[in-house]
Amino acid sequence: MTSSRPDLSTSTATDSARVADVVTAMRAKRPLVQVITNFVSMDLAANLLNAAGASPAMVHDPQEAAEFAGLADAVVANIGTPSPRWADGMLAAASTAHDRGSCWVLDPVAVGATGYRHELAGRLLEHRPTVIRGNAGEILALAGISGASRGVDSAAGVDDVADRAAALAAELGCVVAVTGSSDLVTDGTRALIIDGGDPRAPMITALGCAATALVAACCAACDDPLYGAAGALAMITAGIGRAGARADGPGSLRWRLLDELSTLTADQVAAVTVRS
Ligand SMILES: Nc1ncnc2c1ncn2[C@@H]1O[C@H](COP(=O)(O)OP(=O)(O)O)[C@@H](O)[C@H]1O
Ligand SMILES: Cc1ncsc1CCOP(=O)(O)O
Ligand SMILES: [Mg+2]
Repeated sequence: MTSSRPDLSTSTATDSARVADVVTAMRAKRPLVQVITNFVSMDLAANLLNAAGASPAMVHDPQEAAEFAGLADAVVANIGTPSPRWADGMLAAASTAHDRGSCWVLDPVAVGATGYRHELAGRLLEHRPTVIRGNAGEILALAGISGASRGVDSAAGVDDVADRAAALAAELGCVVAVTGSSDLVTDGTRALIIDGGDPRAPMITALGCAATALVAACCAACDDPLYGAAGALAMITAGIGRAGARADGPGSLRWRLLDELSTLTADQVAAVTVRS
């Protein structure tokens, strides 16, 4: 695998404006997102998509997953609580999304933890995701570097993974979105970094999974998945920054985030620092 670190030195108003435009487009489209996700994250992912302006549907069984993917504007495959039947549903939906040219997003939760997750992620990657969204430990695990996670949590930072994320994106022909105290989105040649948010964000269980679902929604409304993914992550950064100003802890941060997302303006998203 080659290592190609993108140049992240400049900051432009154009990037912020493009990211804000993604949010406007997503709300205008109100994309139908098929979210095949883990049991922990279903409630937050559905509520976060609704608050942000998308339409979630949790449809996972292999009896109907491919058929539904034929209707959906985007698909999420999240391996957080995998089992053979759910895996079959994810594979079928990802295959359909790929074949019809719609966006699908992989969340490789704790991919380095067990052989089963590793093998399932490998089978899903054969269906060529549009975006992979994970924390730094998960992206390192996909790049073949073990030991950077503790269960579903990352033991590495986004700075530790920039080179590997770009190389992985180039190798797989997709966008890689790495979240953490800053978020990095890269397609191997271009990169955007989003700064801000609230340091208590990791205390909201399944916020990363919900972010993945919003990435799918925004990519469904945007021709360029680099900006689609950045739009979703900037939306969460703006929402959680505003929520955090009044939250007392992770409980109120969570519900305040949903409230903020439902009223967030494009200008508030454009105010998020986006570096390229
Ligand atoms: N230390 C932090 N400061 C601010 N925001 C954070 C921090 N850590 C994570 N986030 C935000 O929380 C969301 C979930 O990211 P992350 O915790 O990395 O995912 P995961 O839950 O999959 O491990 C992202 O929007 C990310 O920007
Ligand atoms: C705690 C937990 N266990 C299995 S999946 C899951 C949720 C992980 O969510 P996130 O990756 O967004 O922290
Ligand atoms: Mg996660």
